[in-house]
Amino acid sequence: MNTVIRSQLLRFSVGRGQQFRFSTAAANGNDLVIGTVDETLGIAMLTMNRPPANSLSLEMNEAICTSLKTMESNPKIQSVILSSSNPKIFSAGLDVSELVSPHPDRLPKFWNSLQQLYLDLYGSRLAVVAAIQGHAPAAGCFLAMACDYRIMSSGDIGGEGGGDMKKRFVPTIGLNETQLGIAAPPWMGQLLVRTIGFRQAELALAMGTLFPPDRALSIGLVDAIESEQHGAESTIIEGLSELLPSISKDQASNPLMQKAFKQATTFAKIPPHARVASKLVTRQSHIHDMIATRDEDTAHFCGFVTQEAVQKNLIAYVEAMKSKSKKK
Ligand SMILES: CCCCCCCCCCC/C=C/C(=O)SCCNC(=O)CCNC(=O)[C@H](O)C(C)(C)COP(=O)(O)OP(=O)(O)OC[C@H]1O[C@@H](n2cnc3c(N)ncnc32)[C@H](O)[C@@H]1OP(=O)(O)O
Repeated sequence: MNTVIRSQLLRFSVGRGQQFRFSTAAANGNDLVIGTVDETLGIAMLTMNRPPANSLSLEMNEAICTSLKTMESNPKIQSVILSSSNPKIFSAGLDVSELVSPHPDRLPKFWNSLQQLYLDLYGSRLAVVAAIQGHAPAAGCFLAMACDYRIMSSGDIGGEGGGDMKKRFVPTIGLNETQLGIAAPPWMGQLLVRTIGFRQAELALAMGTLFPPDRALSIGLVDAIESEQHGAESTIIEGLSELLPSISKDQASNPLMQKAFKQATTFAKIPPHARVASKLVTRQSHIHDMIATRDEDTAHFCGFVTQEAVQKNLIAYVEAMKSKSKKK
């Protein structure tokens, strides 16, 4: 028998056997993230589901944190796959509409929710595997970097145009803020330094580079790349289909999702106390540094975004984004 427990933020649906599913609902009733949990395997899946681009709004940040915390509170769960319901966009970074003509009370709350997302994800006791099927610019890249392992699509998914003129889809990843005329906050920039090393990060930050999958792999921004050509049905691996939320069921034969599932399984088998302790060795001091400068960071962000010149640029940027999408 299925039991559904409803609360304002979380909806749990207790399904067959050991498997639990839950969704975190937005103010408009849509599920911003969908979580599934398999206690037998010790694995969870957190699927970002905020169309059109999984951009990070205040509510989206909170929804990811709430889901992660719920999964963490289950002692049987050791690893989680972070994925997207959009096959071409992992996350487009910050929701730019949060930044245009912001309400003075909401803006610091928004930034705090992003800081919290960093603290919760980077410091999670769970091993988090990012399944990066599509683009991950700016804060989308940050989200992936805060995980423990990154697998990116090689981009040979379908294509557009058809026939010989078929255009290849090539996702990109990187902290491209400087290309937008802004700088990533120190904790985000430092995360890049810790991920790809000082010199590569220095260059990438200065240039605002968005890396295609092969380059991202060669500098260590991602740990693996994988084709998304769906395999034959016989290659479906046991357990993955049940873990995928209903909106992503077709991903069961996707090699990228399969690789993410295998990696999450591997993490789940490592003695948890040793794995968590070793994670703290490399991450704890950075988390403490961020907490120590959190208020200063918020004040700096709010002061910067509300400047007249920055607002003017932002309005122009959002308009350009909308008109690009309309022209499609
Ligand atoms: C200029 C920012 C100033 C910020 C000042 C604060 C300084 C602090 C710095 C903090 C560090 C982090 C910064 C960020 O993350 S800023 C956001 C950066 N992200 C982007 O600029 C990405 C923009 N989007 C894209 O490049 C493409 O959308 C993408 C490559 C991701 C996908 O391309 P595709 O062609 O597949 O899709 P479309 O471009 O047609 O987009 C589809 C719809 O999604 C909407 N969209 C896209 N990105 C965002 C976003 N970041 N926020 C809100 N909405 C977004 C887009 O408008 C389309 O919507 P419609 O179909 O409804 O028009």
